[in-house]
Amino acid sequence: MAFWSSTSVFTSKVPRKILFMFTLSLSVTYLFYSLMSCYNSFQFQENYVYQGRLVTEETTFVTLREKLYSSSSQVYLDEEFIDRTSTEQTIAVSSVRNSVGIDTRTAGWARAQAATTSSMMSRAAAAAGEHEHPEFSTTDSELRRAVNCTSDYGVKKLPQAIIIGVKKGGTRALLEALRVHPDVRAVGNEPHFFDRNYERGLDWYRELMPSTLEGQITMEKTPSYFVTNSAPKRIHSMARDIKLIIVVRNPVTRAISDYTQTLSKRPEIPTFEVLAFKNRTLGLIDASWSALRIGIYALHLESWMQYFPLSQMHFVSGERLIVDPSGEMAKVQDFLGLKRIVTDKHFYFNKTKGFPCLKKPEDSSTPRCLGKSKGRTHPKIDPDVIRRLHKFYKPFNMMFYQMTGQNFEWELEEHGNSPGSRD
Ligand SMILES: Nc1ncnc2c1ncn2[C@@H]1O[C@H](COP(=O)(O)OS(=O)(=O)O)[C@@H](OP(=O)(O)O)[C@H]1O
Repeated sequence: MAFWSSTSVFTSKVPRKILFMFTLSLSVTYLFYSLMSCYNSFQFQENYVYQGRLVTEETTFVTLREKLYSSSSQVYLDEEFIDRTSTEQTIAVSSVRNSVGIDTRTAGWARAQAATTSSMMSRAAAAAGEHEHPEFSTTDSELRRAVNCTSDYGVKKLPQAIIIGVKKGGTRALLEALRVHPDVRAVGNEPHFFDRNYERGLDWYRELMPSTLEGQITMEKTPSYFVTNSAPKRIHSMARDIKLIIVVRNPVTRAISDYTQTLSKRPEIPTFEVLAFKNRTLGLIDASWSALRIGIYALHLESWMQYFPLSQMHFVSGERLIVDPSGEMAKVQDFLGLKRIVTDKHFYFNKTKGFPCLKKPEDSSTPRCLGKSKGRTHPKIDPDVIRRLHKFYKPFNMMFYQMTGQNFEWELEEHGNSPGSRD
């Protein structure tokens, strides 16, 4: 009562004009704050609307990732496999840094990307000797901050697809081409989990994987799995629905490639011709020599078929991967359920290297060829030995074509007219 009576006293004593002015100023202030908060929510929405669609935070990341990847570069992890001078590496590191800092609206995604590429970055930067360019310093420090505070973006998952073989088939070239795809994240080195490190357990294996965002596939490659007896069962018990990729190459050329690699490390080993035979006069081939045994693909495939249907396996022709990389990549992307993003635009043929290499983004002319351990010059092998090996493999190859339903035409190579034939 007292309150009401004092209010009425107040209104009766204050002139009506002052009361009107007071009310008006209150209304204007209210209107001003309403407009301000509307503006903020417009700004907020801008982050979440992309191409006229209102999307969730996660899908925005995916879409922007696609957008950003179409114009940015990725750094290769493994110096052993990649031909790159330290200057080239510096440029590559810088271009990744640039791409990360290009747009504040993509900063969220960039931080996530930075987290998954942080180890990559530090290794590549270390390899490059951390040559700092003053003009990149702002971007560098922004990236470092981003890397430091976002290492928990994404989750580490067990692989959903593995390149299981074959050694010297072209597995590195395939993996590096796949890594261009924005929806593929792969571990750079070969984990050798299912053959050498199985006792370390699945948690150890998962920890090796890069973090992935929703919609990205985790991958690894270890070519020795294909010839490891215990690998099919072990992989099956980890993930029965896993996708398996096998890059196969003419077993004769593959054997020579394998031998060339060993020879480069141990020049004192006997000649290929000596190692290939138990008894050369009798024409008795030594199929227990690993360089030859690996090429009996039908034999190894049999043990995989006991655990996995063919629909979960994809065979890549190592020969076609050299002469038509985008054609083989289209099939691999289809198999993995990925959009065909890696196409002929991503490759060019490097005459010096004699192989297709990955193109650099438009803002750089640095090529991305595989390293010196890929595409070595093979020693000249006695043509008679080559002929005998072709004969040895022929029935196994036929069996392999039947099992896979694909003809890899390695018999044409005997006459030197097969695609990708190099011996
Ligand atoms: N783009 C490109 N660049 C370089 N090399 C290429 C490429 N595509 C396929 N190849 C062939 O890949 C062969 C090596 O195979 P892998 O990567 O599977 O080898 S390894 O098992 O990982 O050591 C390697 O074998 P060699 O030529 O005997 O060295 C190449 O012939």
